[in-house]
Amino acid sequence: MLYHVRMDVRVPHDVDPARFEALKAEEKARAQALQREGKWRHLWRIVGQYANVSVFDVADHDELHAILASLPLFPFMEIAVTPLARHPSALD
Ligand SMILES: O=C(O)C[C@H]1C=CC(=O)O1
Repeated sequence: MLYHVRMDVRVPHDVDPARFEALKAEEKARAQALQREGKWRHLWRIVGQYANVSVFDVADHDELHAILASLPLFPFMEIAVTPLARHPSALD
């Protein structure tokens, strides 16, 4: 199943900058591993915001939830998920 996911990162004002940089590095490694596995199909920055729109290709809601909850920045993100269905006019 395909899912459109928007992630908005909310950086706490009191977070230790070194800890946050370490979490960002862990997040990048995890995001790239999921892309290599074919589960995180698209990852786009929203211009001017610390946010992204992504497309995930996973088995079901439960797998998507497990992936999102495993992200190192999960505690600092607001996440909106939209399940996608095939459009009848789509060419591919
Ligand atoms: O930067 C972000 O949008 C948050 C998160 C998603 C992938 C990643 O590497 O960081």
